Amino acid sequence: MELLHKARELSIYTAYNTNVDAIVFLKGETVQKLIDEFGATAVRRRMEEYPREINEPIDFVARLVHALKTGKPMAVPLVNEELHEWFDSHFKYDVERMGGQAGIIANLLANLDFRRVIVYTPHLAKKQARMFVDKPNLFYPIVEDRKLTFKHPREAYREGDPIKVNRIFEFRAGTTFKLGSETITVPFSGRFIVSARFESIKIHTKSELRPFLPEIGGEVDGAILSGYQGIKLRYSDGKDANYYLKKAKEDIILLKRKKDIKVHLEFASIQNRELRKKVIYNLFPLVDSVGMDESEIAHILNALGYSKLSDRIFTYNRIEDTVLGGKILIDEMNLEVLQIHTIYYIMYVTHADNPLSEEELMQSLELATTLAATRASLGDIKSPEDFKVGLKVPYNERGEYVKLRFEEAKRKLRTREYKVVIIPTRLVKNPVSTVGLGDTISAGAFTSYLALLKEKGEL
Ligand SMILES: Nc1ncnc2c1ncn2[C@@H]1O[C@H](COP(=O)(O)OP(=O)(O)O)[C@@H](O)[C@H]1O
Ligand SMILES: O=P(O)(O)OC[C@H]1O[C@](O)(CO)[C@@H](O)[C@@H]1O
Ligand SMILES: [Mg+2]
Repeated sequence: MELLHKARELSIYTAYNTNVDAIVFLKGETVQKLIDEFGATAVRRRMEEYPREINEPIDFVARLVHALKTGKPMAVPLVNEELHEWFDSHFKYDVERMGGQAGIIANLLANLDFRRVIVYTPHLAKKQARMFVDKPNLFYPIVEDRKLTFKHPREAYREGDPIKVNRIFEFRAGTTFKLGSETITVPFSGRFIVSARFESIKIHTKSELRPFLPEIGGEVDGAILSGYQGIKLRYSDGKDANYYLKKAKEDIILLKRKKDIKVHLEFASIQNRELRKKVIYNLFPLVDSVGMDESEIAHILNALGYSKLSDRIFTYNRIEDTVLGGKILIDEMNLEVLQIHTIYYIMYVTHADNPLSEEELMQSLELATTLAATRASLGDIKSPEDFKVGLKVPYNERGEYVKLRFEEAKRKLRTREYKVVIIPTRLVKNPVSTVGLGDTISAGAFTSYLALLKEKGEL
């Protein structure tokens, strides 16, 4: 709680992605109906093909069943706009809420009473704008008379801006259904994201605002950037991923120009390997901190050529493999800090000369998992007081085992050149929802990391 107070003194900038999350709480029967509609054999065949995009309904069914079978958090892009009708005729959405790392993190930090939260998203339709919480510490940057000013995002919407709706399928451990003769029981609770990828949504800073990025950087202590997974390899106007990534790199440099602020990149699933590689190689070397989940580190290692290690992490989620993967990533990309969240544990890997002690790094992770447990319990974090709810959530039942395996891994792998710390997660048995819990963890970890640096005079 004390660390949270310190973190709340910070000002944070966050960009780029926001969307509407239309959430479906999946029941076994719903999945069964989908499988029966297409036939188990066809679904199984498509699962083997492992479509990387959703072009037709069976692509969705195949990837959904695969996600349910493994219990892993996954996201697959929807590229065929004609499928909206199919989805809407098959599902009733239980809730609509703010989605996208930038949107979720902005609302979270604003509700926690951070000093100042500046959020930027290039598309801000009225409906999207209304999903921002009504807090006086939340700002959206705009340019008026060639000067930078700020408005509350609710007041800054633009008529005619596109709106992006992602469909979120929340699944729960224990849900069962049959795929032909095979009975599948979902091993872990989580979410499957069908993320809308249409041309009208571009991940960039609009040209009128870009010259003011140094000024924005000068007003904050750190930035949390995400949404790069939404960049497309090619656009119909001839632009491509290289164009947008070049702009993205410039944005980071501009943000750091006036004041050398720390930048965190929240990674999200990128199905296309070529794009994944581009995002990693272009952006990781420019940021200080990166956060991701276990599927994502596996995917990243695969793109960097470590396919065996990647397969092992994906299949077994063993701590020693994640430590090894973390070491590789922090070295190859020269990150200051890497944070990996998984269902049972959260980990930091830094270089040995990191100004924070291992105890301090653990405190930062503690705060992160407590925030996630709060959100999982309540559905939303509305005020700093809510944090107490998370403090009451016990560590998961594998907590002791996690610590044991971690000590073993440390002995086995050379970790002297690094600081590696791990904590078990506080896991809520029946979470209200799980989407956005990773964003919550990363926002909590990064801001408390900054607060601890500041206390030491290192920021
Ligand atoms: N029931 C739960 N209670 C507390 N924390 C949870 C629960 N379920 C998941 N988490 C945490 O949330 C993380 C999910 O992160 P991630 O996959 O990045 O989700 P998202 O991208 O939707 O935010 C998990 O790694 C785990 O640490
Ligand atoms: O990749 P996209 O389409 O920007 O979507 C990001 C998705 O990740 C989340 O931000 C959760 O991390 C969801 O709210 C959102 O649907
Ligand atoms: Mg995530």
